[in-house]
Amino acid sequence: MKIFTSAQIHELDKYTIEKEPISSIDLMERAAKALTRAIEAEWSADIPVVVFAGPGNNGGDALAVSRMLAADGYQIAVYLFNVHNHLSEECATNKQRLIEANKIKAFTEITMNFDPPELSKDNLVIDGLFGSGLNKPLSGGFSALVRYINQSSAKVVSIDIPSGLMCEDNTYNIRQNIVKADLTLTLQQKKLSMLLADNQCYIGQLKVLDIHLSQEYISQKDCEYKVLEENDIKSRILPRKDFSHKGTMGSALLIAGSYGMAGAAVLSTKACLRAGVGKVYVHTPRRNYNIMQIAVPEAVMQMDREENYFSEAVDTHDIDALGIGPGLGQQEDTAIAVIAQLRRTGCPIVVDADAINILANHRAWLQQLPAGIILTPHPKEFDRLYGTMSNSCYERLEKARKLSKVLQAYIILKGHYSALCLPDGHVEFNPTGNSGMATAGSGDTLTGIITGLLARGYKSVDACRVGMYLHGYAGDLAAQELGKESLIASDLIQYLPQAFIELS
Ligand SMILES: NC(=O)C1=CN([C@@H]2O[C@H](COP(=O)(O)OP(=O)(O)OC[C@H]3O[C@@H](n4cnc5c(N)ncnc54)[C@H](O)[C@@H]3O)[C@@H](O)[C@H]2O)[C@@H](O)CC1
Ligand SMILES: Nc1ncnc2c1ncn2[C@@H]1O[C@H](COP(=O)(O)OP(=O)(O)O)[C@@H](O)[C@H]1O
Ligand SMILES: [K+]
Repeated sequence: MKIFTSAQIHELDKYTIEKEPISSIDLMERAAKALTRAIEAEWSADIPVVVFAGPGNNGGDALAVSRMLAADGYQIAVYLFNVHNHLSEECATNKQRLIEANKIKAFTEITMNFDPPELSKDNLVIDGLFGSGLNKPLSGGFSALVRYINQSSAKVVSIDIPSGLMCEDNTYNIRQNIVKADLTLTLQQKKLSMLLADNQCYIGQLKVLDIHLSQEYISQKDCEYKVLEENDIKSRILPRKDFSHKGTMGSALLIAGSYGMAGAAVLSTKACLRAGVGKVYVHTPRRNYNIMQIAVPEAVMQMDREENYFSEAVDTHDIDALGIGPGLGQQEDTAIAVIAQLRRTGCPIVVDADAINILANHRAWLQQLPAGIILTPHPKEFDRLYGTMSNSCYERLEKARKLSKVLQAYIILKGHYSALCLPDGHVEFNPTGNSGMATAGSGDTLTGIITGLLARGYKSVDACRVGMYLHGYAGDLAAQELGKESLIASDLIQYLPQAFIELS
């Protein structure tokens, strides 16, 4: 699913109006019907409704919804904010239609002072102040109203987007001046800001309402952001040939683990094997020999000369993909060996965890990374790697996009909706996965899976796409059976076979 920006959404609205064709006011009527249906599905007519409508088309939607709810017997009080004595054409038309319908309990148009109505926990607030047309943080009377709504105990449903929240960049927004919705009914598609962790407190439950905007525009228009869908993945899963043998299914090497962190090596190795690869080699410190042999008998061990940590780069001539980083530690010898390893490895590489931290401590080496390398930082690792903290998830995402372009690397910024940043500037979000996966070792399994897929012969970009989707899918299957609370990283490996079956 493409995630268009607010400017593109505006273009998409215009394109639909012109090409369908449909008048702007009829398109608003269509949106309002979908919104009304969704509200009525959640709340019955005995809940008193207070509607706050703004001067633009978001307000127009709110006024049309008010008329429709009133026709269905809801008790509605409407406040229309027209402080600049200017309403959009569609908003003005809907004001007229609302007044003419003469079904609502009270209608107040605010041009100067506003005396807010009492809001109790039994009220439903419909927030139609501002939508995708917001162009600066809310201030003055609007910010006072937003704070009033937020401190009330009323249920809040936001039309299209919580008022005050920008569709993309909220880095410099004033966060107290954004409506905190219980339910957001967004039109046509999720907005980029809705995919980012730091905006979740405003959105509440999110529903996307299809208002049938032009499919032609949607399929033809290039878009920098998209959310991966099941079909994107299914079509990319490589078949296994009947006559394949372990020599033709690829060899993966994992450089992982140190004294006290053998588990990271175990988890990444098991996940790698479960990704369908022919052979998995593990290079790990001597201390981990017994643990690894017992925990993962399918893997071939290569012991480092050091007892406790990785210290020497190894030959990768016979290897199809390398995964490096889980549980490595950050000894100086390890740092030198990691850099040497990255320089001499000719096959595709996944860099994770401590290997990322090592790069972060030696940022000059970043320039020497081979093009096409895959980096899988979580947000903190990314901030270290980039060298600056980010003030918002949007800012971090933009930095990751920039770094992908500069390094010509694939960067998976991990989290809920992990973002795969491609060297050409596009971003693909992963929709699978759940909060049960917020547990130590989850990332190690992702590294193993992607390394395995690379060795299996997946192109780097597809190994990232399929890897993160499968990883989250396995997490979702595990959560269905076991719940989220007790989920551990080993469960992800356990459910990987089922994830493959369902996606193949
Ligand atoms: N045909 C269409 O364009 C459709 C639009 N729809 C609705 O229209 C909305 C977008 O409507 P608009 O583009 O009119 O924009 P909005 O209704 O979001 O707001 C635009 C108005 O707010 C003002 N404004 C922006 N930031 C402000 C701030 N910080 N403080 C005070 N005023 C501010 C602008 O100058 C403009 O007058 C969508 O979110 C959606 O709800 C839907 O009805 C679907 C169809
Ligand atoms: N709330 C969540 N929703 C979806 N996926 C999640 C969530 N929390 C964590 N994950 C996934 O789990 C993995 C965690 O990785 P990471 O933080 O590196 O863990 P570790 O270093 O402990 O192995 C990532 O792939 C991330 O996308
Ligand atoms: K809104």
